[in-house]
Amino acid sequence: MDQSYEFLSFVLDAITESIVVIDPLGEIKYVNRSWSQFGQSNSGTDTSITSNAQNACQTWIGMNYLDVCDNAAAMGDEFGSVAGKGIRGVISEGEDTFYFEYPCHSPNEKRWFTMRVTPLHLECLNYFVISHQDITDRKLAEEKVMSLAKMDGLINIPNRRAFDEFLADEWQRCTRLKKPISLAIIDIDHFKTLNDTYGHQKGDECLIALGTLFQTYVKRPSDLCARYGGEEFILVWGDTLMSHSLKLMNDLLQKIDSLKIPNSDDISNYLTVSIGLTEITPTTSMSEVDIIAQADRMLYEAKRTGRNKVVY
Ligand SMILES: Nc1nc2c(ncn2[C@@H]2O[C@H](COP(=O)(O)OP(=O)(O)OP(=O)(O)O)[C@@H](O)[C@H]2O)c(=O)[nH]1
Repeated sequence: MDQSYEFLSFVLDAITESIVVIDPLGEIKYVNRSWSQFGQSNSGTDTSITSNAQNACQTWIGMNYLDVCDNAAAMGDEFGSVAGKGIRGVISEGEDTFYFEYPCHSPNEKRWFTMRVTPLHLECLNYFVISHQDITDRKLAEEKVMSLAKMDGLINIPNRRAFDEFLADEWQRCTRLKKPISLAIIDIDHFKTLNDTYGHQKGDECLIALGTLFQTYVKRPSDLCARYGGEEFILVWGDTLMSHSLKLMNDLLQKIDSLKIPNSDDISNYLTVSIGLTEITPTTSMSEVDIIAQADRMLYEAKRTGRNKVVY
């Protein structure tokens, strides 16, 4: 029993990896149970190579796996194209193995799989074992880590890293479309005094309250508000003229005034902020560093000339 075909077939059907064996022309010679079930569960709606495989044929043996990849590629599935090229690399160019990870999302859930192709030489014939493994749990955990790495832990808004990536994308988009970008850097005035007077805990609460308020001034997918440093925040609005962003920032100054957060300093008895605001229509000869530097200069001017204002 141990060595029998039946026994080995049970073993292959028991494993969770989905296995397909093809010949050098791509014709499927064997599939295990996991592959059949995987194919069935993918019928219809998504565009992955496996679901396309299922659409193309219900019975696997005799089907051509390379054709399935090519058909999927022709339908615009880039993973079909990568898979086809990778498998051919192992078949014709003698590569030892081919491995890649691909998304295979359905309308209801996100899923990812690996594909590994390995040559198998058996009784003077060449075969190729293609195994697929579900790596959804790992990918979801990676996505979570990635998104946490882009959030500020205290205020729960995007952090500087997220902002830098966002601005780079928005800069490119507005360069292409020749649209203006508005950008504001907001720095809390005499925040050290607030910390020293009321304690760090109160300081934290104040940062959370202000960060949450700043966020209400970004509404579109092309806008973002982030914590840029300790008590410094940054707001960007894609495709926005300063005439509009200036109104927003003046409104913000009034809102902060009405919050009446105690902070006795040389300006008032309440907490205030200074804002450097600028607008640039980016061109290929500039970089996003220019708009930040410009807003930073405006912020410096706001601080130098008395704080509690927008300089633009
Ligand atoms: N509570 C709290 N304080 C912070 C945090 N990050 C930075 N700070 C404080 O922010 C203060 C910034 O001080 P300064 O750079 O001197 O600036 P400032 O007192 O606001 O003075 P100006 O910017 O010149 O108006 C320091 O006391 C930091 O400890 C934080 O996460 N929580």
